[in-house]
Amino acid sequence: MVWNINIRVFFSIIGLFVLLQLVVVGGFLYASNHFYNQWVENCREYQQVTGKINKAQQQIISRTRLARQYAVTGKQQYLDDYRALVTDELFFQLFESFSFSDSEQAWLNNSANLAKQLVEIETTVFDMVPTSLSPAVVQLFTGDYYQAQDSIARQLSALTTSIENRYQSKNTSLQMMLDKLNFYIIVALVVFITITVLILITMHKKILRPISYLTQTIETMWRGEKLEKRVFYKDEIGFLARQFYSMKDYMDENYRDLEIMSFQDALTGLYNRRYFFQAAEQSLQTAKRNKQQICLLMTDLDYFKSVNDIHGHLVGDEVLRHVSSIIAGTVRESDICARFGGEEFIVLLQNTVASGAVTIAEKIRANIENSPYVSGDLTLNLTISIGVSQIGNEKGGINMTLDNADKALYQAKNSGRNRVCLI
Ligand SMILES: Nc1nc2c(ncn2[C@@H]2O[C@H](COP(=O)(O)OP(=O)(O)OP(=O)(O)O)[C@@H](O)[C@H]2O)c(=O)[nH]1
Repeated sequence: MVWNINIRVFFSIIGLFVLLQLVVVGGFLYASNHFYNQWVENCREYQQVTGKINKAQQQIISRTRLARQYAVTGKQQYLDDYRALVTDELFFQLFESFSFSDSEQAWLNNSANLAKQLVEIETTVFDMVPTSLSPAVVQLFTGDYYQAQDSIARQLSALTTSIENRYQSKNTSLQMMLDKLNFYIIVALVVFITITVLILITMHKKILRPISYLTQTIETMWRGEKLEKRVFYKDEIGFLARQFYSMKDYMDENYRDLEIMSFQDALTGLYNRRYFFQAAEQSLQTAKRNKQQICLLMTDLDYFKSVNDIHGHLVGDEVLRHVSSIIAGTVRESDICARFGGEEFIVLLQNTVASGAVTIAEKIRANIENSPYVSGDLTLNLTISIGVSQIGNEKGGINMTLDNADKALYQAKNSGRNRVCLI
């Protein structure tokens, strides 16, 4: 499936996605931390309250023991120690610091009342000590006293168990919440990682790969090599690529125009002198390799000056175009025709021996003689002189041959014009 992305929309989605990740994971972590703190707080509270209940119970046990010892021995020290234990205050602290359920509150109230009953019995006994230190006094500690003591122990134990159960169930539900949250965090992470991987794959496919392809394209262009293929996308990268390819085409076209202009004669459309030398050198190398002959024709219109003088330069230019098309139309396409300067044209004949070159030169001469320039009422009969030379094996190469062709042309001019001479 081919689909194109809008890069701005794509990055906005990524931004929103990252925000979503932060909110979701942050929210989960916050909730998890909150539940964990609650769990710790519950444990602390549980320790505190059960600690207080245990302490109250211990105090009651210690106090009753001291009360009995005082009743039996009458020693003041036991009474002093007894009074140092303030059980009521402990119960009072429990009421204040903690919120109990109704049943727990009832157990606590009962325990407090029973503790008061114990104190009343103990006070009665103490009033009789030390005068009536007898088994009868000690007898007062039986019955209601021990029942009250047992009942306190039972009530406080029930209270402790109830609190323990309550906290246990609270923490169990907290633990379940934490487990659930951990599960959600893992699921969210898996989803986010999957989406992130998909985003990375998309980024690679839709953004990085096209950019890297464009970079390679630019490198290929810099190396001057041909572009094998062009890739188009409909998104911003595609737009960039299209602009780039348009720019490249425009530059190529301009370059081609410049190239043509650099080796073409503007008036006649033939090659110019600069290109001629370049092409002649190459032809010479090829001919040497293939053991072929090359000939040069140096041509010059006869009495062309008078054409300009009588009919003007514009007609002169038209005549030059007329002559150039006759020359180019007479020789083979593989031959190189160039305007050498002014009304001088030069032709390089590939794979041609001197006799063949003379024949072609003769053909050009005859064609020009037989094709007058006609424009409206104006008819101009034209003739041309041609010097022919063959590129030999001597060291001079093209320049020497040109020289020879020039000399041959000079001969043709001097011997009456409208003729072909060979050197
Ligand atoms: N119209 C036109 N004339 C040109 C151009 N280049 C050179 N000429 C003219 O070509 C003429 C060359 O004349 P010459 O070669 O001196 O003499 P000619 O009249 O051709 O006589 P011969 O060559 O001796 O037969 C000059 O009048 C130049 O001004 C051109 O591009 N356009």
